[in-house]
Amino acid sequence: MGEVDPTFIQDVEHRPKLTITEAEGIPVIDLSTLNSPDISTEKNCKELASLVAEVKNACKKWGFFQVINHGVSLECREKIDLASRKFFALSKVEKRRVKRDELNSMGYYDTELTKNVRDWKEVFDFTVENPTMIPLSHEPDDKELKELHTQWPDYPPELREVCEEYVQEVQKLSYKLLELISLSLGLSAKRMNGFFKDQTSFVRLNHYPPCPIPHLALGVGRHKDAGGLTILAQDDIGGLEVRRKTDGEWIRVKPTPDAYIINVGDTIQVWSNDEYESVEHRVVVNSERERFSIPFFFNPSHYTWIEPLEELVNEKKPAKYKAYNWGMLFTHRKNSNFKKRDDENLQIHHFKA
Ligand SMILES: O=C(O)CCC(=O)C(=O)O
Ligand SMILES: [Fe+2]
Repeated sequence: MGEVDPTFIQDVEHRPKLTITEAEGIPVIDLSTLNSPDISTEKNCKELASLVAEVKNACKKWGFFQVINHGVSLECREKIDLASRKFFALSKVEKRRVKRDELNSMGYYDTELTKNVRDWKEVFDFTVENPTMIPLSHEPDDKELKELHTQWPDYPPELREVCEEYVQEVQKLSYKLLELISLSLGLSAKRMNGFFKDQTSFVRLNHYPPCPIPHLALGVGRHKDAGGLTILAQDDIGGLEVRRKTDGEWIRVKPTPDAYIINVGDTIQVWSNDEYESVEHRVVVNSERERFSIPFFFNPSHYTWIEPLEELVNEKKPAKYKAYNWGMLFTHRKNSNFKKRDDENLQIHHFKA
C-alpha cells in the first residue's frame, strides 16, 4: 500500500463506520406533474399542492431528497459522465495543465481540504456564467472584483460542449426546484428567482479513486453546502452519507438510476429563517471501486445580501441572522479550500443575530 500522506487522515471521531446504514426514509419525489403542458387544470392544481407538501416534508425532515421524472435528459447526463471519465483518466501532468490557482478557483485540483483535512478525490470545476464575477478578496471593505473563467482542457475535445449542454438542462431543473421550495415556504413561486441573476453557480466533476485506507480518510469530509441548492448526480457505487436530523446517525443515500439528489444549502436556511436547515453530509470511499459524481451548486449573485426573507420574520419569529454578502462568503470559502488555515471557515452561525 505504501505510505499515505497523513494530511488525509481524519480525527478518530470523524472516521467512517464501514457498516452501512441505508435509509428508507430519504424521500424520492416524482416531478412528472411539472412536465404536464396544462398546469392550470384542477387535477394539476391538486397534484401541485401535494408535490409542494412532499417537498416541504422532505426539507423539514431530512434537508435532502431525490427527484425522478425531473426533465433532464438521460442522454445529456450520460454524455457528461463519459467525458468526465475520459478527463480523469488522463495523467496528472495533463490534468494539471488546467489546474486552479489563487487567482482562478475554477479548473482541476486534487488537494482540496475540508475542515483542514485533505479529501480523497480530484475535481474539475466550471462556472455557469462566463465570466462569473466575484470579489477579489473577502475583506468587506475591498470592493474590487475579479472574473472567473473556466479553463477547458484540450482532451476530451467534446468536454466543453457536453458540459455546457448539461448546465442548460440542470438550470431548468434548479428553477423548478427553487419555485417548489418557495411555494413550500408559503411564498410566491418566483420569490427567490431574482437572486440568481448573475449567478455564481458552478458544476463540479468529482472523481473518488479507490482508497487503501477507507476507514481513516473520506472522499469529502463532513460539511454543509453554502449556496442555495445542490443538484447532484451520483453513479451506482454509493458513498454519500447524510447526517440524520433525528439522531445524528450517518445515513447512506441509496443510488437510484437517473435520479438527482437535492439538498438545501445554508443560503436557503437563512432565507427561510431556519424553517429549513442545511444538513451535514460527507462521502465515504472504498478500497476497490472508483466513484464519480457531479454536483451543480446553484448560487446567487455575488452582490446578493443574504438575510431572512421579510415574509418569514415576525414578532414570534424574529430574524435569526444578520445580513451578509454572498460574494464575500464565497471568496472566503474558496480561499480556505486552498490553504490550510487556523481560523475556522466562515459559516452562517457567524452571522447569527
Ligand atoms: O460526491 C458526492 O456524493 C457529494 C459531494 C459533495 O457533497 C460536495 O461536493 O459538496
Ligand atoms: Fe456537499
